[in-house]
Amino acid sequence: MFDKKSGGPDAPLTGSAVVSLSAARKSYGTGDSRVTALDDVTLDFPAGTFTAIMGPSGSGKSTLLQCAAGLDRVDSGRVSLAGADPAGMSENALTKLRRDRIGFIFQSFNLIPALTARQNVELPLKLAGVRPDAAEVEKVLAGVNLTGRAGHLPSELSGGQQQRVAIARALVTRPEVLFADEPTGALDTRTSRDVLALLRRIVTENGQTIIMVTHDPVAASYADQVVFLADGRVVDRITGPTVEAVANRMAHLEPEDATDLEGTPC
Ligand SMILES: Nc1ncnc2c1ncn2[C@@H]1O[C@H](COP(=O)(O)OP(=O)(O)OP(=O)(O)O)[C@@H](O)[C@H]1O
Repeated sequence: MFDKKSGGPDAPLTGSAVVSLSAARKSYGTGDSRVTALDDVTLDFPAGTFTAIMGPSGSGKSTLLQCAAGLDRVDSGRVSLAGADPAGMSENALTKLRRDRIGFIFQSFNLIPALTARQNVELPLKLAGVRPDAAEVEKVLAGVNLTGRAGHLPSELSGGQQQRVAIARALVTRPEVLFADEPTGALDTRTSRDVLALLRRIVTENGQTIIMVTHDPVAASYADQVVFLADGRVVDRITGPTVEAVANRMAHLEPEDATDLEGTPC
């Protein structure tokens, strides 16, 4: 678990990092079409905290999430993911690490349409060769308030219910870290709040860690800290964010504002 250091609202979160990046760089393309998506990013994500990643379109948020989650590799620098270094791992070992210790939630839910909610939730266990424990699966479904919907297909569920199935599916392996890419992007305001409150509870009550990319200051306000990116660099951080503080920072987030916080733990 983490402490908020004394010393003001924007003091960095402390605690042992479950995910970290150190001088991480990532580019796409070559020559004139080369784009630097991550430019010397150093960040710590303490265990048991909820971080929102924000920034203008193209600032590197998804790239950061993909590299931190071991779905993509950095060109240079280091990533530490649940105590492992993805750079030194084979694809098989990395797949196992992601399957056993990491959860993913996407904007588009990514449920299997032909499987019921319960079967979707059981899937990660089956893929890991583990026989699903029915009571455990029911408990996870109850935890996201889906008891009674377990036998429904995704097409028979609302968007919010589908996202809660996706969250249950991500939680069923009890991952240390949940990566969420715009998890409320396809949901209406009220449903978004329900999903965000659920994510907040996962961190506060279970001590799991969430790293979430979002464009929405309301979503970011549910986090313990917000990290702002611009042009692939970390340019600011707010601890204990309010909607107003996040919206205000986003409104003023221009490349010339960039203050390099390289090396600052958060
Ligand atoms: N596979 C790729 N090939 C080439 N360029 C890419 C690729 N993926 C990302 N980029 C470029 O890298 C930069 C960062 O992209 P990224 O998707 O990480 O930004 P983002 O902040 O998540 O954007 P958005 O908010 O629009 O989703 C952008 O300039 C993007 O065009």
